[in-house]
Amino acid sequence: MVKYLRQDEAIKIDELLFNEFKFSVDQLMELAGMSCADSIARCFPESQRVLVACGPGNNGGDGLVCARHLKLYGYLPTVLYPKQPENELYQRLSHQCRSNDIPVLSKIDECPDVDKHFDLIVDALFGFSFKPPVRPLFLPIVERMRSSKLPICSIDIPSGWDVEKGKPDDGIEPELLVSLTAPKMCAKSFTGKYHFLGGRFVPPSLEEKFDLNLPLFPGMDKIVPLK
Ligand SMILES: NC(=O)C1=CN([C@@H]2O[C@H](COP(=O)(O)OP(=O)(O)OC[C@H]3O[C@@H](n4cnc5c(N)ncnc54)[C@H](O)[C@@H]3O)[C@@H](O)[C@H]2O)[C@@H](O)CC1
Ligand SMILES: [K+]
Repeated sequence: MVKYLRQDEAIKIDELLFNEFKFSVDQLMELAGMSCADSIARCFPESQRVLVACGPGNNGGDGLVCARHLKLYGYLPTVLYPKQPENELYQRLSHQCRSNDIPVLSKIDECPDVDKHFDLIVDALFGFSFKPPVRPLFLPIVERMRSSKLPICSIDIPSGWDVEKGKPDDGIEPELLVSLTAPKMCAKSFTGKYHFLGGRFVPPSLEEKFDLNLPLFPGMDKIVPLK
């Protein structure tokens, strides 16, 4: 069975990918974000209008990449990016969204009735570095996701969930979870309909070192169903 990672293991693997295997963040983020767009296209072919909620770290970066690919696949994404860091990579990614005619909003108030204006929410707020509780700036967005009747696609970690302990009592309930590199322990309490593994970039020696036991990706696919 595929291994479910602890938070410290996910962080360690991340460090090795960058420091030992010499990947750049852009490279892995592109593959991660693209595999999220592919999972969405597979599970929600009829949905058109997608709200992509992006957080301040690399999980948010995956969301920006995902939005760009969704647009190229014919979807109508809108990005909600409340905390846009100075970091050059995030600046470039959000610029690429804008120059691909994807609206980038900075306040939840700018998209008043989410359920009326969208068909799907992509949750790219927090990934494996999240430490609860959710800080005040992001609380209204998590709350909006929780109260929405729209399906949610969570990237790597359902935002607000403890990376290891999983869903809190008032946690969001995504319909699709796209785990990247390998699922984290919280994915054991995922009860949604679709669970995919994306981010087909793990070198075999790293897989072996951590006993990841990853499933085989079919053909050239960038994603593989875990459920
Ligand atoms: N090595 C990998 O496996 C890869 C990981 N990627 C993505 O990178 C993610 C991890 O990214 P990062 O380490 O940058 O971290 P995250 O994106 O998980 O979050 C860190 C950011 O969220 C903030 N934050 C943490 N706890 C918070 C709280 N309680 N309330 C509000 N804000 C909070 C931090 O200040 C920081 O800005 C993964 O989950 C995955 O989505 C991919 O981009 C590429 C490859
Ligand atoms: K997330």
